Amino acid sequence: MAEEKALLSVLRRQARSVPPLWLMRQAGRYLPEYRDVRATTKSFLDFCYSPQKAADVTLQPIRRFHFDAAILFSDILVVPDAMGQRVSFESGAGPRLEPIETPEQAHRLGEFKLEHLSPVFETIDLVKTALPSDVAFIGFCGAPFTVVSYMIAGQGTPDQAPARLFAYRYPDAFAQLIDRVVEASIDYLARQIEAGVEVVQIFDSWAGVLPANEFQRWSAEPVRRIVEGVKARHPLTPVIAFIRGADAHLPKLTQMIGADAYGIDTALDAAWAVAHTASNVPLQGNLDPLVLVAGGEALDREVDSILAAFEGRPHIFNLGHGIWQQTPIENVERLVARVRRGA
Ligand SMILES: Cc1c2[nH]c(c1CCC(=O)O)Cc1[nH]c(c(CCC(=O)O)c1C)Cc1[nH]c(c(CCC(=O)O)c1C)Cc1[nH]c(c(C)c1CCC(=O)O)C2
Repeated sequence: MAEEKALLSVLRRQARSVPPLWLMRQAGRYLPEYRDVRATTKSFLDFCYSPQKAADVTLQPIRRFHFDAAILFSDILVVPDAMGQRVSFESGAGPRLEPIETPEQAHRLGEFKLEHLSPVFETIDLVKTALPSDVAFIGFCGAPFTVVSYMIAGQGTPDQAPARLFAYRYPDAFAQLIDRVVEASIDYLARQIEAGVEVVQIFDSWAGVLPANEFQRWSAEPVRRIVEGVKARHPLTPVIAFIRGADAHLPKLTQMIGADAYGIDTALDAAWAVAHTASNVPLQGNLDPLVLVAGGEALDREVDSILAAFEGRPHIFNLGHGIWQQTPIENVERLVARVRRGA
């Protein structure tokens, strides 16, 4: 029988002497081959909805670095796009949506149309047949708070103030938006699993802006509901929850969310995370993306310190947030060699 994929064995709570390795946003503009394919389509979402191209860029970092997992090339904002809140990306300026400023506008949002995302499921089909047998395939969605934050502001903001204000002013309308994204995300992830992904990750990139009381209600609880909904349909598919800014909430999250692994961000002290969570709970992270830009001895030192902090623990080596566009390829090569030095 073929050996189990390294990522999947860690998600079943096995510690490995060499942790499986992949990088958040591993398909992207730091790769010249990505820029080449990307240049063939003007609109970023059209690019995400082009199965051949999306499958190709999903596989690029696997070909180059032989990471232990491929992550589907898409974006978290396809969910509002499939609700009829059309999304565009302006080059250098990030996402643009028609903002939601009042409860009336929130109520006017359309139904979530899963069929709008059929190119994504086609991409999954193409990738799964081309993937090397030891590489796991990860699907994903954004967490409700993060997705709703973009839906309300209509763009990126430094602190998600528009969404937080909306939540204080109109808690019922905000809760309804969150609920709609919870339901859509369950359907979306279940369908990704049916199309062929083996693991799903939920990205709550903006949870860290919430005060403690709000954090539980708008980040942790909606993520818990997605995990519950996905597990009800696909009990054997592992789920990774990446709640950026979880900070001191992490121990509690690992007890209530029901995910199989938890991503930890750059700010969290790895040794603290290890000490404050049950020893068999897999953790993923948490190299500073900026030290990967810097490279050299600083990179070696940080890699070694993370490996040491997680030794003996089920651990997935990753960044604490997405890779930077300025990252030199040779630094990624150096990282891979260092993590796998014993292999
Ligand atoms: C908040 C968020 C978004 N998208 C995502 C998040 C959560 C994770 C995080 O916090 O980074 C998640 C995401 N976005 C993308 C992936 C692809 C898979 C991967 O390689 O990890 C994933 C997992 C591709 C992308 N999504 C985007 C790009 C760059 C656009 C391009 O190549 O033209 C890529 C490769 C665009 C995007 N998409 C989003 C923003 C704010 C931007 C603009 C910022 C930027 O330009 O880097 C929303």
